[in-house]
This record gives sequence, structure tokens and C-alpha cells, in this order.
Amino acid sequence: MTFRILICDPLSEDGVKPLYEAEDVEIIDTPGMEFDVLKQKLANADAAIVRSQTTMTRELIEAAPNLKVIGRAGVGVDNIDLDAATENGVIVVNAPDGNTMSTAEHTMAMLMALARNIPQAYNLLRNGRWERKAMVGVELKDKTLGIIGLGRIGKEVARRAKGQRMDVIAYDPFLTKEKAEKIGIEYGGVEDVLKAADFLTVHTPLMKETHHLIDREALKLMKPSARVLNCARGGIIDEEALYEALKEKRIAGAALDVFENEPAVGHKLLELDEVIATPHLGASTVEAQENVAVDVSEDILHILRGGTAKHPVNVRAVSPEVMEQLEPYFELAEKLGPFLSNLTKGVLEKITIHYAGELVQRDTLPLTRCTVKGILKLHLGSRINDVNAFMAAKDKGIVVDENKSTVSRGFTNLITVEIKTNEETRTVAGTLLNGLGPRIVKLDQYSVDVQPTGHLVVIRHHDKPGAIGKVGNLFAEAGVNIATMQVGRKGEGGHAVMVLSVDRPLEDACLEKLRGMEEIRQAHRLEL
Ligand SMILES: NC(=O)C1=CN([C@@H]2O[C@H](COP(=O)(O)OP(=O)(O)OC[C@H]3O[C@@H](n4cnc5c(N)ncnc54)[C@H](O)[C@@H]3O)[C@@H](O)[C@H]2O)C=CC1
Ligand SMILES: O=C(O)CCC(=O)C(=O)O
Repeated sequence: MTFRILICDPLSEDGVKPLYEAEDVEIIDTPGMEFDVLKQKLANADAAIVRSQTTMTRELIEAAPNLKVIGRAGVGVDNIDLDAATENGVIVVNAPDGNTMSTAEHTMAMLMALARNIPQAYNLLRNGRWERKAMVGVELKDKTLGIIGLGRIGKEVARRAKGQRMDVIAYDPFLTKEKAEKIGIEYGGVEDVLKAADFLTVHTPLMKETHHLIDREALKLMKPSARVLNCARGGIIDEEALYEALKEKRIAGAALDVFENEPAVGHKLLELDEVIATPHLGASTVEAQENVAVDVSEDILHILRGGTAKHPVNVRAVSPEVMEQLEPYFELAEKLGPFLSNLTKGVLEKITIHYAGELVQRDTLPLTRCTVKGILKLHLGSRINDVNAFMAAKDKGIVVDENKSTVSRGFTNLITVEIKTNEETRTVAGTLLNGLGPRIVKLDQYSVDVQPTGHLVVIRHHDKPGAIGKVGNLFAEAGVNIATMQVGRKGEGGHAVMVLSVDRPLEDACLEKLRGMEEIRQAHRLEL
């Protein structure tokens, strides 16, 4: 059997050697295809390899009936429609390690160029101007580098910045004070990092939660002398807000490797003297390109020949028999994690899943994996899936435990998820009701009956006369219709919870007012 592999973006020749040398592979190496050509070539491809130039849309994936694997020669998979790939049974693999060093080094190159005006001075000199006065820079020594996103690349940048004798402060949802101390940096919340930074660099994936993470409000918290860097993904920093802040001299400079829309030729940020930029070159080194091309090529060959993926991004590894038994429970498992982790404060340390009732007899590991995936996805984005969820948890030092008990409090099946962070331990229990689907039946010590779907508001309040009415009035004033409301309490006059499902999302102003009420201890808005 011959597998047809389509190379959609330029790849390292040495890196794709394993593919050219394989006897069972036919390569179609035509990078930079127009959409229609790409669509036509995909129609009979078994695998496709992309970097960041090609966007693998649903339309393209659906037009490729033989497609089994998409390989991303790099880290970010925001240019691949993962839902479409999963729905169409296409495995997506990436190369998460191969370009870490290059991207960290590029970030440091940008940091130094930014501090010393190197591109600006060079431009002037090429135009015959020996300008020294206007090109005075700043030292890095004793300056503070703020890092948002301390994953593979963020950590390497921190290490290098310390070598420059900079102070480093970082925020990452998986970083604790203790972990930060161990690597000799300071731990802070996002606001602490923004306020302290002389230079700010972002190294998160681009996803719903990180889109415009650095927005107008964030930039307002920064020092006027601060400079920002983005060598991760366009869209993490709000480009309009950055432009305004630079124009109004509220920040001093920016170094950008990535843009919301690429190629960003003619972008108005590039007209500003305080901005230096490169055309998405973070991973463009001989070494990184060879590494990532080798990694995806090997993974693709292995998968096409019937093996399992080394760096899967979207697949669910469950045998058809086990899948059939567990299928109905996946929706419940998938909802419980995000429901609880949205409510939990602090840095995640341990996830425990308790199974009771008929589930005790089953192989529940796939459900545990699915729950862990739901929790981690909130911070690590869509590349977390059932296959890599445990590995990602281990990577982040999070303990995952599962246990079983015959005590199911009257339910035929019961899944209880417990999340322990460095600040609190919280639990949620859910069951699958015959014909009615998933239900949340317990939140911490309170019994409730909630359908975990749509727009939800979860409130912890003091059980006082009028509290519920006040919440109802506030929602009515905001034009938010309450579809269902569940109230649970330990005893009269004590702590209580309210879980409301509403017909449209609660706006920020309404949530703030809710949080400001004297009867309300905590309020969260959830989309499930
Ligand atoms: N410019 C370029 O050519 C390249 C860009 N990249 C980009 O860099 C990004 C980071 O890559 P890696 O470090 O390899 O990924 P990684 O997955 O190792 O690290 C990402 C980190 O971001 C953290 N994070 C998630 N949400 C966050 C939030 N709201 N606030 C703070 N931290 C948050 C995660 O906990 C994780 O530790 C990639 O997603 C990719 O988009 C990667 C390689 C090359
Ligand atoms: O393919 C490239 O050079 C871009 C690399 C990148 O952005 C990534 O790996 O996420």
C-alpha cells in the first residue's frame, strides 16, 4: 500500500528525509498552494503536513475523504480546525519540543534589539545617518522581565533572562510560589507581572482564554517605560490597544514576531518607531525546522502504518468495546471538570475522580482521562485531549487519582470530581439520568439538581431572607431571563449555594453588581 503525503508549507529537506526514504510513501511537495489547488490535492491525500502558513479549515478537511493524519511541524495548532479533524476521524499531531530553544533564543534576540534600538539604528545608518543621541537604549541588568505563560518556551526565556542578570516575575496557571522559588524567579498574578515588568513577554497558546489577554486595561497597568514582546501568537496582545498605548506614550516599545493576521505587511504598528518586528521567525532556524520536520514525519509514518501517535493533539484512545459501554458517560465526565475548575481558586495540585454504582464494574480510565482533559483544557487549550491529558497533568506536577466505591447515595451511577488547589478543595458530583442526560447532583456539601449545559451562574451566598429576590431583581433589571434556579444550604441562616441557568450570558457589569451584594460571597459565570 502506498500512502500519499501532501506537504503544504516549506519544510526542512533533511527533516522530511524519512518520508522520501520510505518505500510505501508518495510525496506531493508543493508548498504555498492556492486554496482551490490545496483542496483538490487533499482529496486523495492520506496525510498532510503544515506549518503556520496553511490554515486547515473544516472545508478542506471535509473535502479529504482519505485523510488520516495532519502533522503540524511546530507547536501551535490554532491554524487547524481540531473539531473538524476529530469529527472526521483525522488524527492531528504536532512537534511540541523541536522549536522551543529557537523560539526562546529569538525572544532574547528581540528583547536585546528592543532595549538597544538595533533595527532602528541600523535603518538610520543605511540611510546615511550616524545618529547616536536619539538611539540611546536601556540596560537589561537589574530590569524586571515579566513572563505570562511559563511553559516550555517561557521557562527557557526565564533561564536566559537570569543569565542577563534580570529579575524575572512570571504568571502561569500551573505556577506556584514554591515552584517559582525553585527556579529562582518570582511568582505573581497577572496584575503583579504587568505592574512590575520593565519588559513583558507572552508565551501562552492562543485560545479563547488568552485572546486579548493583554488588552487596554492590562496595558494601562504597565509602566510608561515598559516594553512588550510577543513571540507566541498574534491575538494574545490586542493590537489596537497596543497601537494606542504606544501612540500615547503609555508604554515605550514593542517587539512583535507574530500578528493577528499574517502576513502583516503594511500593518499600522510597523509605522511606529518604537516597534520592531520580524515575520514570524521564532522557529525559523535550521535546527528547529529539522527537529520539527523529523518529529512529524516519523509520527505520521508510524500512524499510517498502524501505530499510535507520539504527539497526538485530538484523538481518543478507547477500544470500540469499552467505548460502547462508556459512551453515555463521556458527556457527563466532560462537563464535570470544567464546571468545577471554573469555580475553584488557586493553582491546581490534585484531581481525584470517585466512581460509584454501576460504574464500579467498568474500566473507567477513559472517563478519568476525559475529565482531566476537561479541566486542563481551560488552561492549556484545545491541544489537550484524551490521549495527552495524563501526560500534560504529569508535566505540570498535578496528581491524578481515581477510586471506586459501592456507596452511590441512591444513584445508579455517580461520578464525583474533587479538585485540590493550593488554596482549597472542592467537589462536584454528577449522574446520568436515564433518558434525561447528565445532571449535577451535588456541589461541595450542597445537594442540587442542575443540567450542566448552556449559560450558568453559580453563587455562594449567605442564607438570608431576600437574598434570592435581590438576585432575581438584578437579573430582571439586566434583562437576563432565569430559566431554572436551584438553591442548596447546610442549615437555616448559614452558607448556601444558588445555581441558575439563564437564557443569555451575564454581562460583566451585572456580574460585578452581583459580586458587590452584601449577601453574596462568590459568583461565577460559566458556559458549558
Ligand atoms: N513565534 C514562533 O515561531 C513560535 C510560537 N510559538 C507559540 O508559543 C506558544 C507557547 O509554546 P510552548 O511554550 O511550547 O507551549 P507550552 O504548552 O509548553 O506552554 C504554554 C504555557 O502557557 C500557559 N498558559 C495557558 N493559559 C495561560 C494564561 N491565561 N495565562 C498565563 N499562562 C497561560 C500554560 O499553562 C503553559 O504552561 C505556543 O502555543 C505557540 O503558539 C511556539 C513556537 C514557535
Ligand atoms: O512554522 C513556523 O515556523 C511557526 C512555528 C510556530 O509558530 C509554532 O510552532 O507554533
